[in-house]
Amino acid sequence: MESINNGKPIFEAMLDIDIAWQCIEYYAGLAGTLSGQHIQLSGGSFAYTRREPLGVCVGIGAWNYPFQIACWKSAPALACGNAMIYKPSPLTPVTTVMLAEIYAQAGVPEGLFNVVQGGVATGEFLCHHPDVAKISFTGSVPTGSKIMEMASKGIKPVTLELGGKSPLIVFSDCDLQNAVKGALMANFLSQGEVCCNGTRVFVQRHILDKFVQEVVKRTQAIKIGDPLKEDTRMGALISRPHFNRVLGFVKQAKEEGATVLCGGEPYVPSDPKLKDGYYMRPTVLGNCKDEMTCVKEEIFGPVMSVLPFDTEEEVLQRANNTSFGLAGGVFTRDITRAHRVVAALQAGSCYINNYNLSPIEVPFGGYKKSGFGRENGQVTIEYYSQLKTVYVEMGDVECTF
Ligand SMILES: NC(=O)c1ccc[n+]([C@@H]2O[C@H](COP(=O)([O-])OP(=O)(O)OC[C@H]3O[C@@H](n4cnc5c(N)ncnc54)[C@H](O)[C@@H]3O)[C@@H](O)[C@H]2O)c1
Ligand SMILES: CCCCC=O
Repeated sequence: MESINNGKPIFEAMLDIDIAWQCIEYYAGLAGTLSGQHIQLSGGSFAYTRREPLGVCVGIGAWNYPFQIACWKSAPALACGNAMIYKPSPLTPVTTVMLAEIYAQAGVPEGLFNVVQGGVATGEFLCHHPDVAKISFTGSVPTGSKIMEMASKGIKPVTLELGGKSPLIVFSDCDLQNAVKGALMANFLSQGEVCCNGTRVFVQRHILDKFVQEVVKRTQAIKIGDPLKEDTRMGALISRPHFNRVLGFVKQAKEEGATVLCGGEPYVPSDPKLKDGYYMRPTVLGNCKDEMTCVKEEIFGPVMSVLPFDTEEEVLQRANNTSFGLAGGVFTRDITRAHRVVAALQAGSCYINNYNLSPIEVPFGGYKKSGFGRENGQVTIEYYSQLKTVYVEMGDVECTF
């Protein structure tokens, strides 16, 4: 159903669902561990802290991981004792309703997790509603900015998981095959519609030709087509306007001087029932420059830009020269360099010698315009609860008056 909902290959949708149930199990386990602190004070008095729910939380999701995003928000929210009203993207309305049914079947009390369908007006209504205590949003930077503005009216905390244009840095001392596989994983999952994708692939000049040759060969071998077939590895983009937008980025890249090394055009499957689908050949762009639109803007499609570099200092400056800061990665065999580079990257989620893994135990979220707050991991408890401190007097009141 998630594959039909979104257009991604069923192989990937199954992995999304695995991550989703792992998320629910993880936070169900953490629910029993929520605890406060005991602070001993002078004269026998003491204080303690309690972690309490916020109330009704609103979740607003994007269309690229509909079921998974709903779980990443609802599982920690419910584990902390909140209720959640969830609004999926109108482009992918189906599977979050199934999540509500699953919660109900598992014994979640009626009304604790609610799905409300709609678009901008519904989202704005929820954000402005006085009974809403918190908003957790996943989507684009412009919408994230509006969410923050609306939340500010009611002094409501927000979690913002926004877009990105992340760098993947490949040094010439890397394991080349792993770096090539990493670059594919960083660009072509879910038709490239992944927020943390490493779409700016910086390759040290010495290995550029070999790297590009391997990446292009493997990209051309990606099986595109019917999302419901087990061996499909790239399905359909989300909508006609988005499909046209992604192709428009490729056209503009060519006009600005980039070279299409492979892909860059629609793919028409041989099956007549799929012929009007939004299928696109995965694309690798060469001859890219930092100032090109394809290198600066989030494309949110299967388009990788390859950029040569010479030195570590230079690549770090270029990698960080963006208003986004969601993710970043480095491939190198030099352990000292690996840690030095990720420490210098201005990004919330960094990878050394891999890319685009998101285990539920590990916090995920951005720096800069990619947002703030975190999803996954223990830290997310802090974003769905509030801390009460209680002072306990064990002696007499010392009165100044
Ligand atoms: N950082 C992350 O975890 C993450 C994950 C997935 C997607 N994304 C980002 O999401 C974007 C793509 O998703 P999209 O096109 O659905 O984003 P979007 O911002 O257009 O919409 C996201 C959600 O917000 C709702 N919405 C739109 N305007 C609203 C408003 N004024 N008030 C309240 N709600 C409103 C939409 O209906 C939808 O449910 C990309 O930029 C991508 O990088 C980020
Ligand atoms: C829920 C998965 C988020 C990854 C970015 O798109």
